Amino acid sequence: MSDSSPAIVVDNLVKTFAGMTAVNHISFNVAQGEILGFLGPNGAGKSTTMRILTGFLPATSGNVQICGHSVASETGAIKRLIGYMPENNPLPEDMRVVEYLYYRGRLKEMPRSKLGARIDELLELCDLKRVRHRIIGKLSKGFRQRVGIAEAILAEPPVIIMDEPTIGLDPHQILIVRDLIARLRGRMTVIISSHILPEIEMTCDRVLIINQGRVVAAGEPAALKREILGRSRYQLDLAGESADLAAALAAIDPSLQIISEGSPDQDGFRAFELSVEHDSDCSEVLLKTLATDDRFRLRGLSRAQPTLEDVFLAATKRSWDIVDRPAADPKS
Ligand SMILES: Nc1ncnc2c1ncn2[C@@H]1O[C@H](COP(=O)(O)OP(=O)(O)OP(=O)(O)O)[C@@H](O)[C@H]1O
Repeated sequence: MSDSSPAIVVDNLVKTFAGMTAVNHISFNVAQGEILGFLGPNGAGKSTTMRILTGFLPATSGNVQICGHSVASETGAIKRLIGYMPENNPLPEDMRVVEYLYYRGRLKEMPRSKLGARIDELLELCDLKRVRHRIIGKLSKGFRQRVGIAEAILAEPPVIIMDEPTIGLDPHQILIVRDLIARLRGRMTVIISSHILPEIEMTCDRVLIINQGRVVAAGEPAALKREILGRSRYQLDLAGESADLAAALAAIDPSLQIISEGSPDQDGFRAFELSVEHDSDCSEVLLKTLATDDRFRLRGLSRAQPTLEDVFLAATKRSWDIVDRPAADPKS
């Protein structure tokens, strides 16, 4: 594998379960050292895709290559290339933390001479020193998640796949896991699935959003916000007619548009959401124009900072709209 070739290549992946398509022609690459966030609503096909990537589940069709090796035909090599932390992170309840890591290290054929030092390093990195001799079944969820992460990175594989590594953790524990993942940046290629979108936004270089087994959006969070949500958004608290507002906005900037409006309160004020197709700040001109126009009464104006959650909701909604849209009328 050359230095610049992707660590992970997923090509036209399909998985069907008894006639139900869980993964529907998914293709994407992950660069070496990149941290990719894998997002999607419940049942979107994230875990199924991750299980195929790690070789746990055979694909119905399509190819996956990890560091130039085929997942389907080179299972021995793949095992050494991937550290996998599955959903729910099943761990042996009756083993002690160090015992378990030692046992997994031996299964991964790590040399005994190096294993002790590597485990010490991981206990430090994953903040597990205090519980090193504790029985895993007696550990809190946060410690168990970190044992799962320590196990996944134990043999320093080039690729790490983590299915919901922060599920069920409190904010403090999430912070520890986030730091841990950030420390892998550039050293390992990481795919993380999560429902905690601020987490993904803070941790990942790029995100891939899937819905109903298909990729519905992919890119860097900032670029996705621009692509899916437009450049900038504004919120107005204003009394006035929508048609008058639309006309006033068009006079300020042809790309300024109303994208949603709420119901009027008892004083006639409504929340309007606006979008504009560029980055320059329109707040001042909006304020001046709307506040001095007799057709409106303005009570509030703010420039909104879209979040990854907004992107996620818009991208998944967009894909549902496409699926739900009736077939085109051949006459139209
Ligand atoms: N072994 C299986 N047999 C039959 N159907 C399955 C199997 N595994 C997954 N599915 C179905 O495939 C679809 C995708 O499931 P998957 O677990 O990959 O979604 P997910 O995006 O990981 O969801 P979640 O966020 O809830 O974990 C779901 O409809 C699920 O019921």
